[in-house]
Amino acid sequence: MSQLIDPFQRAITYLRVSVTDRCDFRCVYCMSENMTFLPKKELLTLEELDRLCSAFIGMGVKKLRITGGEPLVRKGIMTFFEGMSRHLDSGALSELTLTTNGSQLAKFARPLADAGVRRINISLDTLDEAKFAEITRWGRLAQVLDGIEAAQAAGLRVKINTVALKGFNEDELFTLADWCARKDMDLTFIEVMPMGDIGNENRLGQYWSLKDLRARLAERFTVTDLAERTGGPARYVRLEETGQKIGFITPLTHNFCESCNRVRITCTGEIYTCLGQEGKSDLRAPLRRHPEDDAPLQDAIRAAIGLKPRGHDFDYSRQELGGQMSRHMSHTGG
Ligand SMILES: Nc1nc2c(ncn2[C@@H]2O[C@H](COP(=O)(O)OP(=O)(O)OP(=O)(O)O)[C@@H](O)[C@H]2O)c(=O)[nH]1
Ligand SMILES: C[S@@+](CC[C@H](N)C(=O)[O-])C[C@H]1O[C@@H](n2cnc3c(N)ncnc32)[C@H](O)[C@@H]1O
Ligand code: SF4
Ligand code: SF4
Repeated sequence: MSQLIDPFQRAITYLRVSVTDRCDFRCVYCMSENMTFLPKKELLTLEELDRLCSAFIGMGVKKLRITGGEPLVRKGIMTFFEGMSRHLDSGALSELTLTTNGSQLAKFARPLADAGVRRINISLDTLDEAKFAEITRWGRLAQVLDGIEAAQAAGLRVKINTVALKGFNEDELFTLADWCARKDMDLTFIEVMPMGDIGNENRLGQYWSLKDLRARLAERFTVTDLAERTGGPARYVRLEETGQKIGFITPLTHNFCESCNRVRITCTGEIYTCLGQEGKSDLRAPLRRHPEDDAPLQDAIRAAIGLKPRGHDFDYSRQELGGQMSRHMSHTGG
């Protein structure tokens, strides 16, 4: 089966799958407090998710990241992970991983490791209990810290993802960096993106440019750019004094679209070929209409990739939001 190549000659080898739009947290930059979630019948079943992911793997996808909403609150999700491990065993897939808020890891870290997951990304924006409760609205810091411990005890490599938020975690920059270094965890900062209506919150107010964050780091450390790439959007620096590596995901101040290798699937089986554009195609219909034949599904996947745009149009530069997306980050999984 030939590779998936988009109109800009980028090979699509990375699939991100949102397995649920639900979550046990309500992070202020991601969701409003009273979100309406999809009825269950709209969701792809675990069998359908398996068939869809397997089709992509058959078309050259090597890296599969499960996300959400919170992927670990989807009922029966371990069955799906266990099913995907056959593609690791066969060598068709090189990485099976997930992005999680960590709340359920005390229970799931070990089974995930048993299914072949080697590394996970855990989102954490603060180490202060009260601030954690404020930013996640419904989360408890202790539960996530237990989850992180369980993940490391199960042998999983952990990367912490921290959304850089003005006036919120600016003062924790060094605390977070030290904590990750001590625990031998990677750390990546993300710029807040204009995704979805989040109620009364103001994203322009939340936006903290990673250029500023980097300058702040440079006040205390010698910061060296690294050429290294992991196939993701992050760019890395090393703090010379400690040797620690820190990642930056900067969709607003730096555009990494030219090397984009990924597409996203929602929990209802829509494919979004760019995080920062509205374009989507339906894969659920060909999936359901032809339960025994993958050819129509493969045709639909190819047609969708043929429409992948060059990049996003996010823009905060005019003191107003440009390129604002109507859908929430939890819809496509970030
Ligand atoms: N604009 C944009 N942002 C992205 C893209 N991929 C990831 N991000 C942002 O980076 C965040 C963290 O991504 P992760 O889920 O950790 O995945 P990753 O950065 O691909 O992970 P690695 O495998 O560790 O490189 C996402 O939630 C998004 O906010 C992308 O293609 N475009
Ligand atoms: C949507 S969540 C889904 C997975 C899981 N619930 C979690 O929090 O890791 C994936 C990532 O998106 C990030 N995110 C959510 N909304 C964002 C926004 N508006 N801008 C930038 N990152 C955002 C979160 O911090 C998290 O790291
Ligand atoms: S960022 Fe993740 S944990 Fe927070 S509300 Fe969104 S989906 Fe849930
Ligand atoms: S914004 Fe779109 S094109 Fe750019 S890296 Fe993200 S998904 Fe790829």
